[in-house]
Amino acid sequence: MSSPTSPPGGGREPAVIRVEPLVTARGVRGPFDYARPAGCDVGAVVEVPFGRQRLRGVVTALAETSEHALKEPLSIDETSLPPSLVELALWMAGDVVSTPARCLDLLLPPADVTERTRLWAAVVPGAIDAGTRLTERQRALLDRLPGWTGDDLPALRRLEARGIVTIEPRAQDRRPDDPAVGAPARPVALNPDQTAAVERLRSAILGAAARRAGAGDAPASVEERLLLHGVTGSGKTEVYLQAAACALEAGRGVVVLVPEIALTPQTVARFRARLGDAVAVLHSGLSRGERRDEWWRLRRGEARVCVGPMSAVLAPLEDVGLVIVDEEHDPAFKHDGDPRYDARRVAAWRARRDGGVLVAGSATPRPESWLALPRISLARRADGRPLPPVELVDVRRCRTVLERTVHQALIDARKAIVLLNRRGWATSLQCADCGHAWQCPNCDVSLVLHGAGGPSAAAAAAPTMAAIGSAGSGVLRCHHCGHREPPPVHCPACRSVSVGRHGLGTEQLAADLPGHVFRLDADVRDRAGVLERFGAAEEGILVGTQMIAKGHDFPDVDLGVVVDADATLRFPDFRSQERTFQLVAQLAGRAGRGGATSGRVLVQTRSPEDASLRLAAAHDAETFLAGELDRRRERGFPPFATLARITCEHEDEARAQAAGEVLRQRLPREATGPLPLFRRQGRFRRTLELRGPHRGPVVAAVRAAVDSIAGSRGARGLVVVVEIDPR
Ligand SMILES: Nc1ncnc2c1ncn2[C@@H]1O[C@H](COP(=O)(O)OP(=O)(O)OP(=O)(O)O)[C@@H](O)[C@H]1O
Ligand SMILES: [Zn+2]
Repeated sequence: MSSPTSPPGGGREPAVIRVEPLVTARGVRGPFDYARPAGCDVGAVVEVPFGRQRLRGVVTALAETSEHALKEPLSIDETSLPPSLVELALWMAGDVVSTPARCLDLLLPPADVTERTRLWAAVVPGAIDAGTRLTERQRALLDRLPGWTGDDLPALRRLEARGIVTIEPRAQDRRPDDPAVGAPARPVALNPDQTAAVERLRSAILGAAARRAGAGDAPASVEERLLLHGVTGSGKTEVYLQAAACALEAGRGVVVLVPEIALTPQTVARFRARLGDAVAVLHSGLSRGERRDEWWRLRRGEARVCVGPMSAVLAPLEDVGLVIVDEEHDPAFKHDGDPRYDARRVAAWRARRDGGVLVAGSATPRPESWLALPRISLARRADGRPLPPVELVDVRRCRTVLERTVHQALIDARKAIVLLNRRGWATSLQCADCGHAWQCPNCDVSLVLHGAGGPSAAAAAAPTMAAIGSAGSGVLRCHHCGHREPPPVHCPACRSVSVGRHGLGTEQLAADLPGHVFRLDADVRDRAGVLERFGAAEEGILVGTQMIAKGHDFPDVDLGVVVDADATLRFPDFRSQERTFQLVAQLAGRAGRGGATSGRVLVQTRSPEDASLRLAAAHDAETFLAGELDRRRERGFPPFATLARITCEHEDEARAQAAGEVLRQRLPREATGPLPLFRRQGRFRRTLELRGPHRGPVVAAVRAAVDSIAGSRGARGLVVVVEIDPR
C-alpha cells in the first residue's frame, strides 16, 4: 500500500520535500519546503538550514512544486522512520493538540549514540593444513571461532600475523538483560475457556492477515478489536502468547504493551522465553545504547515483536498484525508530558492503520472498553481454584492503623500483600504548638517526610495517626518538583520542638509490620528485585502502593490487605469509583493463587456501604461496569462525552490568570474556568475544561483556542498543557 503522502503512481518524481524541524516550540509551524535530494523519501531524517541555524528534521511529505526558492538539506541521516510512523505522528499531533515535531521526536531513537563495534575474528578458509604448527591453546582458541576477540585479542593477533585468522570490527548490538524470573518455555495445555479465546483470536488475526494480503478467500468481516475479560489468574498471558505466535507465523509484527516493565518481569520473561530473538524490549530503563540497538533491530525487521510499556506502542515496526494491551485499565498507559497521548488509543490507531487486530485484556476493564469492544471471557482461574473471599472491615471506630483482626491475620499469614497508596514515612509535618506546616517553596503542597526511623504511630498503637518523631532524622521531599531539605529540629515560627508527623506512608508501615517485610513503591529503585525476592521468600509481607497489585503471579500469598480503601474514593474525580474498584479487585486477585491455601482478603474502609467496594469484594466486574456506565451516561462523562482540560502555567500568577481568561473567551460558551490549581514547580496554574458529546468538535475548538495564543507576545514563559479525556 502506498502511503497517502507519496504521489499517485506514474506521476512526475516529486522535487520537493516537506520537512518538520524537530523543535519543541508551539510557535514554529512547519512543515517547510526544501529541494529533494535523490532517494530522499517520507520518513528521512535530515539536517536543514533554517534561518541562521541548522536543524534536524523529518520529511513528512513530498510535493511536486513549491512556491518558495528552495535550499537543499545539509545532510541525510542513516536513521529514517517508516512512513506509517510519520502518519502516526501527524495524526497524534492533531488528536491530542500537540505539534508534529514533539510527536516525531518520540518516535526516533536516541540521536547521539552510535553503533557499538567490537572486533570479530574468523579462521581464514584453507589456512590450516596438517603442517600448521599450533599449540593446544591455539587449537582450542581456533575451535571457538568465528567469534568476538575479547580477552584473546593478543593471541589472535599473533595468529592473524601468520595469516591464519582475520580480525575486523563488526557492529555488536547492545541487548537488554532478560528479567531474572523463571518462565516456562513451552506452551501449557490450555483449558476450554482459553482454547476458545485463542481460537477466536486466531481467526481474527488470520482473517485480518488474509484481508491485508488481498487474498481471495479473506473473510468478509473480521473482529478487529476485542476485549479479553479474564478474572485475575485466569491465564490471559498464555492466550496472548499463542495469539502472538499466530501473528508471527502469518508474517506480521506484534506490539505487546504492559503497564511498567519493572513490575511485569514475568510477562516479559514469558514472551522472551517463548518467542526468543524475535522479541525486542523498549523502555526508559534501558541504556541509550540498548535503546538505540533494540530500535534498530525492530527497524531492520530482525525483531518482529516489541514488548514494553506505553512507549513500545511507538515501535518502528511495519505491518503490525496484532497489538496486545495487557492490564488495559492501568492509568500508566497515559503519557504525562506533551504530547499527552494515550497508548491505548495509539494502539487502536496502529492496528487499524495496518489492518491488524487489537486485544485489550484485563480482569477489571475500563468502562470505555466494556462499552465499545466485543468480549471474550475467561471466567475461572487457570489453577481451578475459586477467587479468594474478600471481607470489608469497617474501621470507622478504629483508632489504630490496623484493625485488630487485620493485625492478627497478618501475624498468622505466611505470605501477605499489604496495600497503602501513600509513599514516604509521614505525608506532612505540622508544629504541635503553633500549627506551622512545612511546605515546598516551589509548590503549594506539604513536604513529605522520608527515611525517618524512630518511634511511630502504628508501632505504639497510638490513638491517632500522628506522632512526634525523633527530631532531625530523614529528609523532607516534595513529590512534585523533587525539592529536598533536612527535617526541622524545631519550628521556625515558634521554636517549639514538638513537630507532629501526620499521614502514615509505606515506609512507616513497613517499619511497623511484623516479620520479614519487603517494600515496593516509586522510591524503590530495584523494583524487579523486590518482587523477585518476595516471590522466592518462604514467608514475609510485601507492602507498597498500587504497584503491588499489578498482575503479579505469586503462587503462595495467603492474605491480601488494603489499609485505606477510601483513599481513592475521596478523590474528586469522575474516575474515583472505577479506580477504587480496580485497585481492590486487582489486589484481591493476588491472593490464593496456585499454592496450597485458598487465600483471604481484608479491606479496611470507612465506607463499607460503597457500591464499588462491595462489588469489588464480590468480584463482580459486570455489575460494577453496568452501573458505572449508567452513571456516566446520566452525567455526561466519558465514554459518553469528551472532556478536554487545558492548563496555563506561568511563574507570574497574573499572566497565568490572564492567559486563562483569554482562552476562556476563545473557547465555546460552555467551557468552564479558569480555576486555580495548586502552584507547581514554581509555576502558578489555571485550568479550564470543555466537555462535549463528540470528540472531533471538542478537540478542534481547543486547538483553535490554544493555537491563537501560542506565539503571541503574552505567551512568553507560558506553558499550555492540553489533556483530552484525562485519566
Ligand atoms: N491452562 C493452564 N493450566 C494451568 N495453569 C495455567 C494455565 N494457563 C495459565 N496458567 C498459570 O496460571 C497463572 C496465572 O496466569 P496469568 O498470570 O497469565 O494470569 P492473568 O490472567 O494474567 O491474571 P492477572 O489478571 O491477575 O494478571 C500462571 O502461573 C500461569 O502459568
Ligand atoms: Zn515542590
